[in-house]
Amino acid sequence: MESFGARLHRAVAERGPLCVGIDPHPGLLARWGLADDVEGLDRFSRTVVEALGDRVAAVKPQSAFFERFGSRGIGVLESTIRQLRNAGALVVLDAKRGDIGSTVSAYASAYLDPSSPLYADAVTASPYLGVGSLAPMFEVAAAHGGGVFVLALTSNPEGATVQRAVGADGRTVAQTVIDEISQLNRGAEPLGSFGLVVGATVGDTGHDLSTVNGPLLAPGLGAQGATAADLRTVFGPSLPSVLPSYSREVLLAGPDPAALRAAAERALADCRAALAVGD
Ligand SMILES: O=c1ccn([C@@H]2O[C@H](COP(=O)(O)O)[C@@H](O)[C@H]2O)c(=O)[nH]1
Repeated sequence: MESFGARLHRAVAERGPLCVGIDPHPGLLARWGLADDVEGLDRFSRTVVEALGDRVAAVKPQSAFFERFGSRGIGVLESTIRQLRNAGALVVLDAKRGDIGSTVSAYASAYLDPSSPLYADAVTASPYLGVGSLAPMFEVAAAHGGGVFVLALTSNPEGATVQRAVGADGRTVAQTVIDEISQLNRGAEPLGSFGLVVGATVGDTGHDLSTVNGPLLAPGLGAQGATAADLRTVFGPSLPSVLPSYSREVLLAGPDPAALRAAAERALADCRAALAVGD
């Protein structure tokens, strides 16, 4: 089975370095002329899939916006994931799960086992019960060609108090996460399957990302204030591994599929320019 890292590397080479989020905020549903209910959620998600599923490298549904409608919302999430995969986009399910290892096993089954209705190509995970507690996710991902993106330096201003806290060994919490994920990806080619989330809003990270050898998912662009040009400051020599991610910035262009495509193309052009190596 081809690894997630290899699949993502190919998708980015073919479609460009861009991930678009599906975040059906109540305000966006209203702006699109849709009701804040399961039917509106379904129409919103189908429109994004139809507009972008066959052209962007990755799509990141935000689980929370589906969960808020209960079991029927989860049903829409299941079909959205299926539709995206059928359209050829890699699906990064943004669920930010984390728990003690025995419970993480269940999350691994839910999101990374191909027999699950919520099976995605990759999932986001929270390391604050210890990176080691996520081992079941890493194992199931490795067994089935999946990926895991672990929070390291998140895009929200509140994250720094936890992530930049310094431990007894002198490393920050974030650097510990970076180092443990680097170990998992050691020797992987062309790219490891275990990524980090590093917000495009964080400025110069002051952290060493050079050893990661895995994808660096960068949310925070657009609505949270970061621009593609900021990626250079944040990632420096690690730019080739960056997967920029936009949600509201692109979604605000809807519901016209052509306008969504144009917004994604603008975002991609900005990211290509920012990520161009040697400029
Ligand atoms: O550090 C993080 C981790 C995840 N996110 C998620 O990404 C999107 C951002 O949406 P925008 O509309 O582009 O602001 C959202 O789903 C967040 O939960 C993040 O922003 N920062």
